[in-house]
Amino acid sequence: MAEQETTAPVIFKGLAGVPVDYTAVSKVNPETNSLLYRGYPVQELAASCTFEEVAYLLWYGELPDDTQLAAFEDRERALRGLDHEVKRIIDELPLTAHPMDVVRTAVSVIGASDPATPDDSPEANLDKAIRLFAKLPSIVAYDQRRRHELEFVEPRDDLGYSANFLWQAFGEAPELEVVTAFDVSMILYAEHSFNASTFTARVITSTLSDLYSAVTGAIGALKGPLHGGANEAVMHTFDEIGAGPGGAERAVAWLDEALASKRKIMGFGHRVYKNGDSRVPTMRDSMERMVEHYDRPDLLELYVALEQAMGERKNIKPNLDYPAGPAYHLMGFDTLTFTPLFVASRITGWTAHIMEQAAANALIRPLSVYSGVDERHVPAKG
Ligand SMILES: CC(=O)SCCNC(=O)CCNC(=O)[C@H](O)C(C)(C)COP(=O)(O)OP(=O)(O)OC[C@H]1O[C@@H](n2cnc3c(N)ncnc32)[C@H](O)[C@@H]1OP(=O)(O)O
Ligand SMILES: O=C([O-])CC(=O)C(=O)O
Repeated sequence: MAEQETTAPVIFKGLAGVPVDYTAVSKVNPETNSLLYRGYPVQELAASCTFEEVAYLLWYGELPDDTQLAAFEDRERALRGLDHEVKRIIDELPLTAHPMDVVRTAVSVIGASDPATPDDSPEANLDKAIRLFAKLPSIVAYDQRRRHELEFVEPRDDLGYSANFLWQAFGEAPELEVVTAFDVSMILYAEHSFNASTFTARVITSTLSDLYSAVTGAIGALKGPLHGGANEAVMHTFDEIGAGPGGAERAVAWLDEALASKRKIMGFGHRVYKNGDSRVPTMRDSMERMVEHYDRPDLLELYVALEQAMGERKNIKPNLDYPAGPAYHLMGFDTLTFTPLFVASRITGWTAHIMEQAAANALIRPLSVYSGVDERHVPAKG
């Protein structure tokens, strides 16, 4: 097909509503408001599985049996540490760097130092995926701690993924309730079909580039506030309104003003779900557990007031970032760390898609319709 069409072409701005390929990794169904990972409802996985089991499922296509899980956990635990070189390069970045830039750089450094980077066999790609999965908690925790002038906390191989993540972030043995809520958030964030960052990863993979490059690009796409950056932005909204006495009334006034000035309200709306995000009830439940655990009913009041007002004014429902933001805040993460937490989870989905793309590749290269000036010619000089 020619780049410039003669009949008026149909443009699918933002590729909205356009299926571009098959995937067996997950199914997002807005009609039934459901999300399946490899066929399993995400709510069932969140209720019965650990994040490690879900990661295994996304990569291997089946839940692990006990022997497979034990071997997988051993492999992940052995890879949790950070090389001196990665820490050194992180240390050279300014403390003002956004943590997403730090995470993106750290992944780049790991890729640049891995002799297996050019090997795009399924086995090598799975190795790289597990390596990044194991190291991301160290990277994210290291950066949060360095911004607070705290030392790196070495990983512990006697703890599961989420308990160790919290241990490395805060240097204290985490409470079971917090570990469970955090683990649920990791499971819910893990995978969501052809979202912008996953699609970015697939585009990069489609050129036969390497897995680390695809992940680095995906991190860049996730950073934006219309995508993963929204969990951070939700907390800025809460800070702007201010929890505490009168918070609910302030939320309504804040929303009216924000809508009047045509602001997008972060944590609300979704490209695919138009009637609510399938993951929100499960994440809200975890957030409410954290509200009880840390005794912060004021935060829940603010959450409910803004959600209600947004429903009344615009009939737009929250997405996963809306309950995840305050949940991470209550757990003690600083706001800038929220989107890197999303990276630590989505590394599983991204890499499952990278491997799927590589296994049945076609270069992703859509068409554009030229809308610039008509052909013209450089005037003769002299
Ligand atoms: C994990 C995730 O990545 S989930 C998404 C996280 N992102 C956010 O929370 C950012 C806020 N939300 C948004 O900007 C949007 O809802 C998106 C980008 C997620 C989806 O956008 P799209 O599918 O392109 O929908 P679109 O932007 O066309 O919205 C349709 C209408 O609803 C309005 N709308 C949608 N979301 C919002 C919102 N959060 N605040 C205010 N208005 C909104 C739009 O302004 C538009 O109104 P109009 O028809 O009067 O112009
Ligand atoms: O699917 C999307 O467009 C965004 C999203 O919810 C996700 O990536 O989890």
